[in-house]
Amino acid sequence: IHTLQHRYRSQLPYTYAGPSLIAIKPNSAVPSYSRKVRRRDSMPPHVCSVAQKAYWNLLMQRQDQTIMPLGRSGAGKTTCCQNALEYLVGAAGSVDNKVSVGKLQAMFNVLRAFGTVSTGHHSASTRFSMVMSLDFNATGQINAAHLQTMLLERIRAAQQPEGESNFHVFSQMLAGLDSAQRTALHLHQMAETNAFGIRPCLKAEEKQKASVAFGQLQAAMETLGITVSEQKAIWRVLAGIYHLGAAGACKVGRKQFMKFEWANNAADVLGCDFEELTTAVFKHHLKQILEQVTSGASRPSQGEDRTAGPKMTGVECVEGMASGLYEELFSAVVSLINRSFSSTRLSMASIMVVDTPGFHNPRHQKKDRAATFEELCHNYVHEQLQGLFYKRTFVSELERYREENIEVPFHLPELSPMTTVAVIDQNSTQLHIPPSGEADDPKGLLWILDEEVLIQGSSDSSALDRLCSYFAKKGLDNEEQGSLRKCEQVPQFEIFHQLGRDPVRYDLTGWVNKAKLNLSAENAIQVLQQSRIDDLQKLFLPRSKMPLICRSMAGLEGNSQQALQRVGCVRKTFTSSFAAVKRKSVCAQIKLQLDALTHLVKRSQIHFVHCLVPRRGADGSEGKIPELGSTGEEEPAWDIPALRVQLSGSQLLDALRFHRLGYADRMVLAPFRRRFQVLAQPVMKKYTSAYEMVDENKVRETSPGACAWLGYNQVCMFTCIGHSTLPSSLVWTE
Ligand SMILES: Nc1ncnc2c1ncn2[C@@H]1O[C@H](COP(=O)(O)OP(=O)(O)OP(=O)(O)O)[C@@H](O)[C@H]1O
Repeated sequence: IHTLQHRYRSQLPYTYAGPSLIAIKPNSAVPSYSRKVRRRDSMPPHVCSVAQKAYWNLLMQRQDQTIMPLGRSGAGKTTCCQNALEYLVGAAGSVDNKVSVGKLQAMFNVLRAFGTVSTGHHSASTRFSMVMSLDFNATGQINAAHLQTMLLERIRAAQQPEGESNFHVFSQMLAGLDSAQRTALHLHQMAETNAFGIRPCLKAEEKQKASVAFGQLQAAMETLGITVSEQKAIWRVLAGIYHLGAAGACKVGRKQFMKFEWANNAADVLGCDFEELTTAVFKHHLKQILEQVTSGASRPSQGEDRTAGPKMTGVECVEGMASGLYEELFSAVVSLINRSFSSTRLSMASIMVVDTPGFHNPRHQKKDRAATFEELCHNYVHEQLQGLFYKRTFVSELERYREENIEVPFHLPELSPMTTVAVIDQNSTQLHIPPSGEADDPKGLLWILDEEVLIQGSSDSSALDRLCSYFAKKGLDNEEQGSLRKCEQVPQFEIFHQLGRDPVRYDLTGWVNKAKLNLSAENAIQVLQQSRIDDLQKLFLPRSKMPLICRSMAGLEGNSQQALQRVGCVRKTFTSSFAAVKRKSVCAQIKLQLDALTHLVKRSQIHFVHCLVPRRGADGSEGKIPELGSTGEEEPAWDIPALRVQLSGSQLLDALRFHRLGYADRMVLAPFRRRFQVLAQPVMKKYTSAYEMVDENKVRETSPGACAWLGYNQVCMFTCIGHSTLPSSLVWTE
């Protein structure tokens, strides 16, 4: 540790004062970083200080670290991730400039185009989860980076709630393509209507903005080494989706396209025949029959037969193809990003930065609509990660104190986010004692939907009745209220998210259908891989090596040992017995993707960052912090009730209390002895006084954690290793 400290002091993050640090809006109390050398814990609270701490821990403990922002949609999680990553890259530097701040910015540009949408209150709301890993070598420099994405809201390519947009890349492409490319992609003339809501910008100002954004996207792709032919292939798939939206599907009668000429365009840009496309979109049963005949199976087993239940409509078929194409495209883009960051060098440990869609509640935007299935999935991810915070911050810590026989006057908070998680994903096997009088074991919403898919004649309301019978408490007593409430409007219900502080109303209409495997989406990869257009084939053929079961995950390629380990971790999740049984279940796929995310970060030390929305604007300006003094007032107009809800929902105050009562910083004995043996008695004898022996400032600078257990007041407990003879000036408080 000493060697590392001395050797790399010059490279430690506190010397960094790059321009990226001021990327956060200046009114958010961004600390000013001077070029003078700073100590490890010297930064004011800020995401860069979290990144600095993670980097220090990585160097000192050689353990993987994770930075995980949590919070509502629009609270600043993505910004936080980008700042942390840029800070780390700027501070640690990278071997052969494989990972640079410029490349990171390019990556965020690309991800923003392909993975964000605009909602009423936020112009770039993230619709996928990602783990971005930086792999560090033994000298503390970055060898490579690796991006893994999951839980993409793929249906967004075909459906959006009112007032929200499709992925930004569509409007950017329509505004920014030059006329030659436009003609090649049959985009010189726009369709009157588009079932997927993909429309060119109408206002000149918006068009100009989208066109500039497209130019920036192309430049970012270039920075990441994405070639012109690869870019062309990407525009082809996007154009294909646009044409499918323009073609639409007949709502009655035979399942077929509504407008053949647009469907023809789609087939042309995707490099297949019209008939091939029609078969892939509507006639998947033919493929199934063929598969059954060739495999010799007479009937699919009950668990496998996912064609039972509600039949797919023509519209669902076309939407499925569009979402399948978009998911494949997104994965291909992630692979191209990884190609730019990858390296075969051996790494010591990694820092992972996790970004997920925030907590969604239409009420935050003053909208009257109920939340959608996709929003439920995002909220499920958020609650699960909040549960991880609960486990790491309270459960594991208390366990540790108990093991060490350390008394801390703190009790585990009664409310846990896992109660809400159970409403969504509780499996019957998770229950210890089945409640008496119940016909069957309580199951979470995902498993209820999964079962309803297999039942002929099932409906959304029967799914809701089952859910309420398990989780909604009967009786009028408010204290007895469960985690769920059935609303008067059928089929709507409310889940008490954020420990009951932030209830979200959901509308279950069409959810059983959403839980059904969309066979058109499954066929999308074949359309792309069998394309007659070489560029398209080249882009998507590498995906054929990927096991079908983990297709929903992107970034499953890797050259270095660390990357392969991460890929292995994901594959392991998807090869569990549960995954094998639920191979074709949409709901199981959601759970598996989230499991993969949590498994990736499980072994690391997690640094949670709680992002709070400080203000709720009735004018839709939520999340934007007014400049100090801009409103003529001294203080910004904080929304105190909203902040209270966020603080109590995130259990931040409990965590803070526990932090004060407990021992926040600690070291195990072996490194402690190594680090402080200079203070041991034999060494002391050489000096006339302990003052001569230790330069206090030096100890403070190099060893801020100079004791086995540091409490809130950071009082050194030297007595625990027998150094009670040291002068009191060494027992410092901060
Ligand atoms: N610290 C900050 N101070 C002021 N504004 C900020 C800060 N962090 C982010 N913002 C702004 O807030 C908006 C939302 O930021 P961001 O996209 O990072 O939110 P998010 O939590 O990732 O949202 P979502 O979960 O919907 O993706 C952006 O316009 C961003 O510029």
